[in-house]
Amino acid sequence: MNRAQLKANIFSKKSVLCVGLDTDLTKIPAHLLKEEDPVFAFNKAIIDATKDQAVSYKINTAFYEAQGLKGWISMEKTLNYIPKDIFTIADAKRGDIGNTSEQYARTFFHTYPFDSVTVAPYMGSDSVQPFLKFEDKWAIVLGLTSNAGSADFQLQPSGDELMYQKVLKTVASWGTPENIMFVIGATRKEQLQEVRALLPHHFFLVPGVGTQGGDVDTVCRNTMNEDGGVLINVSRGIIYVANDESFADKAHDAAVQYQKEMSVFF
Ligand SMILES: O=C(O)c1cc(=O)[nH]c(=O)n1[C@@H]1O[C@H](COP(=O)(O)O)[C@@H](O)[C@H]1O
Repeated sequence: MNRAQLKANIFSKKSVLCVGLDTDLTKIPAHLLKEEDPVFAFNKAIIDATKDQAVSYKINTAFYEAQGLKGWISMEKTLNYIPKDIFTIADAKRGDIGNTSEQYARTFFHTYPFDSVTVAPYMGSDSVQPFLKFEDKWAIVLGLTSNAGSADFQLQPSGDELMYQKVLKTVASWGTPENIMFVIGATRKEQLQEVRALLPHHFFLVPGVGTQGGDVDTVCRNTMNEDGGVLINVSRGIIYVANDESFADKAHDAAVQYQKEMSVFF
């Protein structure tokens, strides 16, 4: 999906909501466990319940890979089920020497045709470049993450700036705002405005709203740009609001509430 298509969807839904499909067999309602593919049954119900509010779905591959072959099959079925006008993210956090990154890019752009994949930039330009060679596909590079451990390296000085600032500026120079996005954690409230000033045109994937303590209002106020410019991910705060037969209705209600908070920024 290209930027114009993503923008059009954001403006028509007045939403920057990305629903995170972090589907954990130990957390899904018991009545689904008798299904042939409980993970897909759960995801299908969540997608049906949230597709009018969501402009993106993020499949966190860890939850699927942990199930072995069955998990990869559930992931593929889920990807195929997502409506084609909704932006898809393989949250796989890949990145390796060039020829290996090429295989990761083939995996998540070709074999499983996602629109984007999350990428760790620690190995540098040749580890990220292979993800930038596919038309209308995106690398979503870790910039300033939402976890406490982001202070260990990302917030440390590097010359006269901080490490994450160097990462954002350097990685941005390897591609364009049409093929690179950055992960910026919603929990890093003090840095949001400064990050947007540093990169006025890039899209940010912003996780950390809900369970991790970030909020929609702060993120939208400080980071939205002329194209929307953000995808705010909520995983547990939507998919696990209820753990009984009402789970999809409750997920719908949560998605509607998040979309309502976002709509005032359009
Ligand atoms: O790359 C990510 O998506 C990510 C980066 C980050 O800094 N923090 C973060 O929480 N995530 C992911 O975003 C999701 C957040 O989930 P919830 O806290 O349940 O909404 C999980 O899939 C995390 O793996």
